[in-house]
Amino acid sequence: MARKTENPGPSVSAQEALEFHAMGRPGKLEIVATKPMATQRDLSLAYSPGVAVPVLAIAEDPSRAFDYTARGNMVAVISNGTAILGLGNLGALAAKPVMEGKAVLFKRFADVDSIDLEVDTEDAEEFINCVRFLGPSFGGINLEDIKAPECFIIEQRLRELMDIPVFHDDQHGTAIISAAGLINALEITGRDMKTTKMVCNGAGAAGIACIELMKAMGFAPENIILCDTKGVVFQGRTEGMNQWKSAHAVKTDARSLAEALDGADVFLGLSAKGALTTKMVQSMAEKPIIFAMANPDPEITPEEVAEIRTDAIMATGRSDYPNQVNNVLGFPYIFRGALDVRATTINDDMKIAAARALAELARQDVPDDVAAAYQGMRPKFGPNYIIPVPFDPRLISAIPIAVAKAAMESGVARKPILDLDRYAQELSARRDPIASTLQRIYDRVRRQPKRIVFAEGEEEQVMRAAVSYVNQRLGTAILLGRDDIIKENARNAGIELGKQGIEIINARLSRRNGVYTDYLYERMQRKGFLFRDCQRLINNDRNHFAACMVALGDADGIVTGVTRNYSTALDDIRRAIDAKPGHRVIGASIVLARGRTVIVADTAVHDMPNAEQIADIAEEAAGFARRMGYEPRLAMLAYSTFGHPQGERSERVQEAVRILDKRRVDFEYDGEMAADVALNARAMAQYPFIRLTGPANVLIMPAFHSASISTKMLQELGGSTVIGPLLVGLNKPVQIVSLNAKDSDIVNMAAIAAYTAGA
Ligand SMILES: NC(=O)C1=CN([C@@H]2O[C@H](COP(=O)(O)OP(=O)(O)OC[C@H]3O[C@@H](n4cnc5c(N)ncnc54)[C@H](OP(=O)(O)O)[C@@H]3O)[C@@H](O)[C@H]2O)C=CC1
Ligand SMILES: CC(=O)C(=O)O
Ligand SMILES: [Mg+2]
Repeated sequence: MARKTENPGPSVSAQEALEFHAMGRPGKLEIVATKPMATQRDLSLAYSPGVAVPVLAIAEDPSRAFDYTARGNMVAVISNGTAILGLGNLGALAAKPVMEGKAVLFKRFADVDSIDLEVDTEDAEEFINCVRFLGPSFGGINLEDIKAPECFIIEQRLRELMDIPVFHDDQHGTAIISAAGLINALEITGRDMKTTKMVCNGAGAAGIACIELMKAMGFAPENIILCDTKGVVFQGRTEGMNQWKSAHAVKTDARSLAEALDGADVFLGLSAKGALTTKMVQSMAEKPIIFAMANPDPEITPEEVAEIRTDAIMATGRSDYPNQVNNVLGFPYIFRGALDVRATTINDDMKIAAARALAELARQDVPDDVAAAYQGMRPKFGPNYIIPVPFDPRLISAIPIAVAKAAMESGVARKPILDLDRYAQELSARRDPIASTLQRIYDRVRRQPKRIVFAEGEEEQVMRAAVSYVNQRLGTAILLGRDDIIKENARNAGIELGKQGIEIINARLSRRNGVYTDYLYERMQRKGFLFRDCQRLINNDRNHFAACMVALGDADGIVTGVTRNYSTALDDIRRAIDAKPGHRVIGASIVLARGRTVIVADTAVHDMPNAEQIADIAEEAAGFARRMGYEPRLAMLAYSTFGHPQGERSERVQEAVRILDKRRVDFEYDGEMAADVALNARAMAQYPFIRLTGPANVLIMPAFHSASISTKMLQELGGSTVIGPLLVGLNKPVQIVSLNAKDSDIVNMAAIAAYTAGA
């Protein structure tokens, strides 16, 4: 079997982790209103007096709360911080980053709204009393990082007291995911559950729940040995025991983990960093199955196992190794399914259905549009691929449906789903398309890493971006600038630049200086530039130097823009780099608003395009949309719709549409139309002759000013995420960020430059 050290994923530094949490609005989530709150009428409806009407309706029929409030899609992530990951009891407040993290993962992966609640008590009764009265607020309760044995008491009591799912994820989420991985690992190694010998290290929340589920699925109780800090949990042991451990105590002479593991088939680690030694692994049976799931650091690393055995199936809880057995694969989707049928609980049938669906997904071939989620590979079911990755876009359709069906069949669904095909479609629509687009971009670049010039190498945010680019294994980062200044600035900002993969180039001292000057002079000599002018530009201007590097093949792409206006930077670059033959250079912005992704063009280059140019922009934008994974539906925008009201600017757009007709382009387009007609199916229905099959996903603006103004307004007022403008149509990949770009924006742009370098 293959060694397990291949393809470690991106790792992050402590500094990056702190900056990530501190940047912008501190923390990871905020609350956004779903209804307008603009007018007196809005207020009268949202609050007094209008709000009294749903109040009375709910008082009469409590189920109406699902119709009139956010309850049905809202889960609370609740912790007291007594077992934060494998870090131990660090208290309620310190647990908040993990709980916020879970809340945003609920949203990101399954469109479940979620809020974290940290309850500052270690007393089980106090905790229960705090949570039990919160039922009306939520559709479900996700308990998290509460240590054993209190977690068992808390969960059981709350399940009895509340009529919504109460699910301690460290117990059941972990059990479900490890069961899924184990089903597949047993299959690959040709083992039968009934005879497989397992040792579970960790007799806390996760460990106990895992072996309970394993036994429910068919493992023989006498074949499972449980260990904790005191060693084997054997029958008759008195030290460090509780009733939950006692229930799994076995008759055995083994007293230590090492003795228990001798000849064992499976190691389940739910304990702490470093608890498993290579010597113990050596003593396990052939083709051992090792799930080292302690977070953030596993009981043993895949590298350590690979040193001594090549026949092991290895999994960890981390995203930077293959086979991540982590409850993130489950909780968003399990709650999605449970909420959608308004389940009263999450029962064993639902858990087993989720485990089976997960295991099944890993056995299926990975289709093209899914391959991107797999760090540049198309994994095949086998030792290095026993479980899907969290970014697998199929999870959102596969898991909730299995959970919802099991809930209906086991009689806990308050609102059964009648049309499951339709439900599957609704589930896919919950996927965030831009996130998977960016993921695809990053993953392709990881497969084909590129050398990117960060032209403004002396700037702090640029240095940070370069480090992150290299850390994420996207390729080599070249920082342009004066060596001493870069190093001093890095030192002052606490940035570690000594990594392999980061180069510093000082234009003035570069050996390529002369070649670049000749190249630039050749291009500019009839455009009013003397040789001396070109020499000065190469020596002193980093955009010109960077552009020549890329033009002459010394680097793959450029990112610049934090020290110079967009159009100035673009002019600099264009002196050395032309448009792709037969193409027009345009700016395209990706706008993500309320779960919809729309591409807007031209947001950067043409000030007041004529009809021919608008048609060119449309063609470039359609090609760009396809490269980003969207089948384009273009709306040629104007202030008017199909001739009303008439005006010179609208006529220009009408003419552009006629030009596209003549060119017989191979994408959907129509116009001229106003933005509401383009984006709103009801407004579009007023024009039955329209040639678009649905709301537009590419908006071609009549001029730069409307493109720029509307995207910036969407960003500032509409809360939309806008990526770009991205330069499209240049012969070499160049991306220009805005003056106020953050390091994360710069890395995204560098990745996009690297992506288009491979196109
Ligand atoms: N990958 C995943 O998805 C998940 C991973 N985990 C990980 O599992 C671990 C346990 O979490 P959880 O069950 O919530 O915590 P708990 O505090 O409930 O339980 C911890 C258990 O681990 C035992 N333990 C701790 N250190 C050692 C050691 N060195 N050797 C043997 N046993 C040890 C404790 O023993 P004792 O009883 O003697 O004190 C206790 O039984 C954590 O590292 C956590 O990150 C948890 C949930 C999900
Ligand atoms: C993943 C998780 O929930 C934990 O390690 O606690
Ligand atoms: Mg946890």
